[in-house]
Amino acid sequence: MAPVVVLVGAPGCGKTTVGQALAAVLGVEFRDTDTDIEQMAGKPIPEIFIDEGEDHFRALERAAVAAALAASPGVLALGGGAVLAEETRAALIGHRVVHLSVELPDAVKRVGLGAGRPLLAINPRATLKHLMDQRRPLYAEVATETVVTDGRTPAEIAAEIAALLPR
Ligand SMILES: Nc1ncnc2c1ncn2[C@@H]1O[C@H](COP(=O)(O)OP(=O)(O)O)[C@@H](O)[C@H]1O
Ligand SMILES: O=C(O)C1=C[C@@H](OP(=O)(O)O)[C@@H](O)[C@H](O)C1
Ligand SMILES: [Mg+2]
Repeated sequence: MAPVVVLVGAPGCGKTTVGQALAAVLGVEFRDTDTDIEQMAGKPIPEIFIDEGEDHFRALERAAVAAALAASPGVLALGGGAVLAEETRAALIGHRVVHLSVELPDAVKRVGLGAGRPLLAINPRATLKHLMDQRRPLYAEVATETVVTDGRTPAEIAAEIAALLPR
């Protein structure tokens, strides 16, 4: 069985928060590849970046996504940069992939000072804008549906995704 829904999108779009809410509504397991990576590495993501660097983090992330897709949780949230890997974009083909879209103002409000997100540790607004510009085509490439999150609550967004699913 494939995951019911895989969530992708920029940091702060709400993959982790909406994913948990959606899994609760559907009564299925929730999994987040960032949590899996932290378990694999035995340390938090910022420490992986500091100790081993981004390339190592991305290698762990590719492995975490492949393992999570194979394990078929009900709802799977990816990290915002997971779609950078061609291998991961290919692995997502055939899955229901929902892009949680967010524009810069809401994303900036939600990530705050970037705590826990090492890529956003310096100048979060400018970095987020750059990341979002670079990744927008990749989210569009992998997504089977897009759900707008700006100005909406996680519960509203989870309900909209649940309504997309076959019953
Ligand atoms: N729709 C939303 N409206 C307001 N705040 C949100 C919304 N979705 C997420 N948040 C908040 O934004 C922050 C980032 O959410 P998170 O789920 O970690 O995003 P992601 O996993 O996509 O980076 C969290 O503090 C979360 O509570
Ligand atoms: O955008 C990125 O490259 C990253 C996003 C983070 O996940 P969220 O998108 O859940 O914040 C996390 O995987 C890591 O800090 C790198
Ligand atoms: Mg997350």
